[in-house]
Amino acid sequence: MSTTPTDDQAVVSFRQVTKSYGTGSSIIFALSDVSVDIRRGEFTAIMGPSGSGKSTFMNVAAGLDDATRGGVFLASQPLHTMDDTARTTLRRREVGFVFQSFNLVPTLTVAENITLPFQLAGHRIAPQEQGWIDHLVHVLGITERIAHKPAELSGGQQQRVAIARALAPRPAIIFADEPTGNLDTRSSREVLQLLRSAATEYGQTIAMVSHDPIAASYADRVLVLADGRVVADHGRLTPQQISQLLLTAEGVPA
Ligand SMILES: Nc1ncnc2c1ncn2[C@@H]1O[C@H](COP(=O)(O)OP(=O)(O)OP(=O)(O)O)[C@@H](O)[C@H]1O
Repeated sequence: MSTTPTDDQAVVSFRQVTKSYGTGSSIIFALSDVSVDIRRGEFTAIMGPSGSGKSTFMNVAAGLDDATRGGVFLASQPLHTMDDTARTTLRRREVGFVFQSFNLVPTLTVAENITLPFQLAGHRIAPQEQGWIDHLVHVLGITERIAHKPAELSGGQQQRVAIARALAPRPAIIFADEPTGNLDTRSSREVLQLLRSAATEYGQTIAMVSHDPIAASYADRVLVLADGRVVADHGRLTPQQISQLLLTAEGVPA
């Protein structure tokens, strides 16, 4: 088994990664011998039928969960050899998250939510970092809402705050888990366009789990999982092409 990442451009590298639950006849392989890289600066969509291993892939890549076997590298660091404390430190420094349910802290203002990753890392915000945060707030169109609490914002606005919070520390990668799952069509399009621009304009690496072919059509690359394996790996595709690809993946025998 290879134990080193082979590609300098990889922010996440999986080397023959298996994740199983249970033992004996009841063993379930959530990931089976997966070797794949998430490349720097790319917006990658991770798709696949329910139960295909998408959440497991994301959790293992972010160091939230252990692989059973294989090598997992995040920002060139071997997650599979680290203890929980080292992984948490690495995750705080290198990973941003955007969730379907926004996950903002209800008691904090928008401004406080955006700077939360810095507080959690015990990091005092430098003037240059504050400039970047101000820029993000402006670009994401939440300047007017900066002193409000999340409950006073629409879903689309809340997700824009979550994106600002994820981008603010300039992490190596942002994992977005169904980021448009709770949004209407218009807000979804805005959020996807913001993620697209973050990759294009800031070189932000993004890995997005989604069931939605339209959402995945904003990505540079579409990975399809089925039964814990990568069964398709394509460059940019249209929603129609992605729908076709998913139909094929659904047909992969378990
Ligand atoms: N904690 C666990 N214990 C046992 N089995 C698990 C556990 N977590 C996930 N699994 C199993 O691993 C497989 C992959 O699950 P995973 O949640 O990664 O799929 P998914 O593609 O994200 O699904 P969905 O689209 O429905 O969220 C499934 O068969 C699931 O039942």
